[in-house]
Amino acid sequence: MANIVQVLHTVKEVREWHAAQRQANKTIGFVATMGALHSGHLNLVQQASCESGSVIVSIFVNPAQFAPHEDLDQYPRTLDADVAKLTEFAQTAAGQAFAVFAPSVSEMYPRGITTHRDQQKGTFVEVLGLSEMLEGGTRPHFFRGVATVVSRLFHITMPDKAFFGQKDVQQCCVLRAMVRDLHFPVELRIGATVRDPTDGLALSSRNVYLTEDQRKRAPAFYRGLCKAKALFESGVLDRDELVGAVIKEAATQDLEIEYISLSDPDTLEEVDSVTSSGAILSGAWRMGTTRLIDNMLIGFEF
Ligand SMILES: Nc1ncnc2c1ncn2[C@@H]1O[C@H](COP(=O)(O)OP(=O)(O)OP(=O)(O)O)[C@@H](O)[C@H]1O
Ligand SMILES: CC(C)(CO)[C@@H](O)C(=O)[O-]
Ligand code: BAL
Repeated sequence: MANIVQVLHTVKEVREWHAAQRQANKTIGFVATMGALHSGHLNLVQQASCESGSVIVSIFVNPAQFAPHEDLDQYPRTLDADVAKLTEFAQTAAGQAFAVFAPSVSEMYPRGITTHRDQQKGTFVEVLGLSEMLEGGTRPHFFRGVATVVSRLFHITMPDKAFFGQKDVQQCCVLRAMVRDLHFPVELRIGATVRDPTDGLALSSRNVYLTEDQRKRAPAFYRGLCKAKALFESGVLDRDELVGAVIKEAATQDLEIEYISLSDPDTLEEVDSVTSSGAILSGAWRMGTTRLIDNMLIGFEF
């Protein structure tokens, strides 16, 4: 019999689905997304389905993590195609139940939400100390929005395990701290970054914004990360040399670098050289109005 994906829109429907899974003694794996699903998302769904009896995927473009000048309105919204992709995937999974949680903005934010922080009302979650640097430097609103929506989604879906992608490496660090600080009974699992097999560009829903020329030039950042990793593997630990390798490769395609960082995997503070705990080499660059991010783990794995 074909495996269907139940599409749920309300908290009440998720609670009923959750109770039915528990009744059937299923563990629950959760994948949070903003939709426009690609193989990076499906890889997390695959991991969730290998490790859980039932899988719930949220599809919600979260206004709280966008600033007023960002792309909330343009962000791709493709719910029907997303459900079709998950339904196709569900046919390959044996025995698991799959659900999509696609709430309205008012279901997630009953007191309303605006991207203007000074006008927001309601309950927010902030992970201080890990949210201000790197991505938080350019997007000061961002991790407050992410931590708030993910904590709401955890309360709604009550999963045993939640799966996030290494592509958004700082998000993984922030959410790991949030789970620890707020004692969420959820195990976080991090999936490796899925890349275009031809040129290594990290898959991202925002890649659809790129022109043909920008798409051709974009993989230079990843090539730089690979060169830096090769230098590390040949014994180089120095920040300037590792960061320099990325800058040099990115320059070949005139990428407009916003930041490149070598940071401590726990504190995300900048380091001068890779230590025995390893380091995260990460950065962001702009191509026209599109902003992309990528990273490489140096000397450690999640
Ligand atoms: N290429 C990828 N490899 C692994 N995980 C990914 C990849 N892209 C996204 N994810 C993960 O999927 C989850 C949902 O991400 P999201 O819906 O924001 O997609 P996205 O492609 O990162 O979109 P955006 O372009 O907005 O950054 C996050 O945990 C994210 O880290
Ligand atoms: C975790 C998340 C779904 C929260 O909106 C988002 O930040 C993302 O897609 O990475
Ligand atoms: N994947 C992170 C979501 C965002 O950039 O808004």
